[in-house]
Amino acid sequence: MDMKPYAVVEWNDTESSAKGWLCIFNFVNNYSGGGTRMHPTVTREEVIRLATTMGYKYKACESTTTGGCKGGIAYDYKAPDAKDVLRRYIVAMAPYIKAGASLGGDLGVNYGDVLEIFDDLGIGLPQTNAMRNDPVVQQGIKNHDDACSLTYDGFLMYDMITGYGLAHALDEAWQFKNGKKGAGVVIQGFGCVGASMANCLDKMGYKIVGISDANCLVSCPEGLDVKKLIATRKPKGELDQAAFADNYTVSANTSWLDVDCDILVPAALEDVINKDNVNDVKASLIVEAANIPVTAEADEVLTKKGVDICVDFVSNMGGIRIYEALVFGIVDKIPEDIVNDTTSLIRRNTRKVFEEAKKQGKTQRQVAMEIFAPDTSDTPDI
Ligand SMILES: NC(=O)c1ccc[n+]([C@@H]2O[C@H](COP(=O)([O-])OP(=O)(O)OC[C@H]3O[C@@H](n4cnc5c(N)ncnc54)[C@H](O)[C@@H]3O)[C@@H](O)[C@H]2O)c1
Repeated sequence: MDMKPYAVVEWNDTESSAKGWLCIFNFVNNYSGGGTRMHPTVTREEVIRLATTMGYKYKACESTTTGGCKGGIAYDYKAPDAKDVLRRYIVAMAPYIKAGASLGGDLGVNYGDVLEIFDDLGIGLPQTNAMRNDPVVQQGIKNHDDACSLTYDGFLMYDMITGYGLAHALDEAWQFKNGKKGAGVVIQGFGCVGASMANCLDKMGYKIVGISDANCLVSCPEGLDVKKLIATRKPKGELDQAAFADNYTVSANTSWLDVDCDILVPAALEDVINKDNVNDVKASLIVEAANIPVTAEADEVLTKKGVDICVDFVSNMGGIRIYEALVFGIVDKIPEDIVNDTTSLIRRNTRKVFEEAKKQGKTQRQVAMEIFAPDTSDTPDI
């Protein structure tokens, strides 16, 4: 039987048109974790799909302490009252958060804002009674709090770890495919994930030939100056078009699949590769930085085309791994150790999935869903 989400909670804001949901896919050891997203297009269905992905993601992250959940708010994350809406959403969901649903940041929601609101409400970092009585976890929570202000390569660690993990997944898969050196990469999205991933890939010697954000697509076959684009980046992950070089081409962000590339990285929204545009995919490898960026219909077409996929929950789990590793005492708060812990786990899992897929004649997604099938839910901590 297909596993169903354990609980779905709906909320209507009394002071704006915002609507929101919390889906707890599963509790493991009475605990569940996942980000909170804010975007006008968020739906109940999307939050359930994202929470389900989180259930798989915690398994891929080798967690024995946490299941998957997701928060979603249908509202414009750029609206002046976006943070007030977030606060009211968190107040509404506080009973579930206090009972072990640990929410973080996601598209349109900054993790720092979530933690600030938790602190204001006296929640602190959400935890179960067992966690409160465990000295290792209490030390881990202190380490986590300290790690929130740690930086690595000029990024806050919580902002870079997912992107760096993804860059390592990409590199492991590309090596498995015997791909050429200096392969061309197009990235959709230049927020926490897209920008840090671009930085890591640039350092590894990949050529970033196209980047899109909410406003435009910028491309250059010779490669974009990633460092400059990061240094000039505006809030909310927006490119500064004034910083573009003369040989860059600027076009509509919807034309991101037109750019010739070896590897494609959707790092913004869900369902962006779908039946309407899947035949425009030129790359031989897709790395799912965003959650659920490829629809089921597009997946079938990509399988027929022989396009390989680094599956979202295997590759983009850096953000939850760092939380798990710190809070549950798997690593100390040393930036090098944290990055090595996450990137080496993601490399191991990526290789395992690619090898098994080849051996069994299945897609990477089929194999990953078998290897990392989530546990049946237990209960909240009451
Ligand atoms: N932040 C994390 O640790 C993390 C972890 C796992 C998965 N993800 C997923 O990665 C994706 C990006 O997350 P983030 O934290 O970087 O978000 P973010 O809010 O920091 O950045 C989002 C980026 O997407 C761009 N964007 C928005 N609409 C777009 C469009 N139509 N076309 C092209 N670009 C567009 C924005 O301009 C911005 O550059 C989300 O799907 C999120 O669920 C994030």
